[in-house]
Amino acid sequence: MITVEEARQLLFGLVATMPEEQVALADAAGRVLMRDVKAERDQPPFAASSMDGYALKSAEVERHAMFKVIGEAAAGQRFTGTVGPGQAVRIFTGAPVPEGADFVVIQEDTDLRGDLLTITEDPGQKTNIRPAGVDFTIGDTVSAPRVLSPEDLALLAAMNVPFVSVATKPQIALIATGNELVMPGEAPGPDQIIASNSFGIKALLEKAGAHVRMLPVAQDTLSSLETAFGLAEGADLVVTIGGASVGDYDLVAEASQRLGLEQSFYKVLMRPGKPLMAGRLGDAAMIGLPGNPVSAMVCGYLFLVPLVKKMLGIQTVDPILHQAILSKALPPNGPREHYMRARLESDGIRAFEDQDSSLLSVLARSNALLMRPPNDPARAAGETVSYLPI
Ligand SMILES: Nc1nc2c(c(=O)[nH]1)N[C@H]1C(S)=C(S)[C@@H](COP(=O)(O)OP(=O)(O)OC[C@H]3O[C@@H](n4cnc5c(N)ncnc54)[C@H](O)[C@@H]3O)O[C@H]1N2
Ligand code: MOO
Repeated sequence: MITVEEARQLLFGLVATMPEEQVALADAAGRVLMRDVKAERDQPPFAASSMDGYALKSAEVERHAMFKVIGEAAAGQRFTGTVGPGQAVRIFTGAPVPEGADFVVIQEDTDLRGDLLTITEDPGQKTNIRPAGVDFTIGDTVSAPRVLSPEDLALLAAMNVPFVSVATKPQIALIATGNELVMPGEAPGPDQIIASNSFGIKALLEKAGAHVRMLPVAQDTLSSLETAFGLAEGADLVVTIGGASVGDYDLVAEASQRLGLEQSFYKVLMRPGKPLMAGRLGDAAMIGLPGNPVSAMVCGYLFLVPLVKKMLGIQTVDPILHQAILSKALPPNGPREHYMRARLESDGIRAFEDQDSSLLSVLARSNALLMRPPNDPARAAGETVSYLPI
């Protein structure tokens, strides 16, 4: 069996970086920028007032000094004249500072009678002027690759960039398999349960930046599975859930092999998630997740999310483990890397008592996967352990 890290590297070898597409800035949130973007202008494009007040000469600023107000500068409408000695221009926040002025006295520090302005308080040293280009100047770069954040989008808009080149979203077809499964809202037979994994996995993949098509549940027959694979046509990645183990009805491997799967690996030295399989199926990569709900989700965090990031051209894709103090002792670990459902609180991290891989209620209460290396000895409370935040 291969390790989690080896499996991830093999998976990365099954996919290529997605091609780029142009999208409008308003549609670019969370997308991965593929080309550096340069500012088309300076911001602000002129020295601008940061306050409402009066623009005048700093050399003349002192308490009780008097000025004649000769005009107005508003945001969007500059004062076209020049401020001379003893003169002031009424100015508003965001307005260009007029020629001849290098100081803005805030209006709270003044008194105005007709067009006669008096400085009534000490205005201090701050000029209340934002120099041209103080935010950014022409040619300043927003570098790729990056996941476009709300802040990035605001900055790009200020740079006057209406469209950006982003990675096309990977198209993922999701196939839940099993005679026992019905969709939420349907009436299950006495031996049936509700397909749950697909919803968790879909959400995980979409959050990572993929577009997901949830296909109808495939029955545990070769023909039903082949039909499902047919419906997945056009996907960049096909993800199956269940049917990956060794039971008589675990037919995903056989069905995909009949369709020409070039298998990359089967089984990983991890817990849960051991019966993971992967390969190339025609033009798509294929991953077969184990059916147990928690196993599938753990594999989602460890393999699917990094894989989608890789396809999107993101540079740091491996899950980043953090450290925490154990608040409850742990028994020794077996030979597989163990991702224990756990809760991180202010007093440290503790694994849930019941680690059965069918327990979605435990997973939903977890906020971390506590990672035990293979053959890790027993750990006492107070020792440091690694975890993946979820
Ligand atoms: N003799 C052995 N038996 C099993 C082994 C093994 O090594 N030897 N491995 C166990 C492990 S570990 C896992 S994990 C499971 C994985 O099995 P499959 O991938 O074949 O999954 P299924 O048998 O189809 O389902 C397992 C379990 O999960 C439920 N399930 C499946 N799909 C969904 C879904 N979309 N939503 C909700 N629940 C789902 C299914 O009903 C089963 O209860 O195999 C062990 N067996
Ligand atoms: O390896 Mo399985 O994924 O324990 O439930």
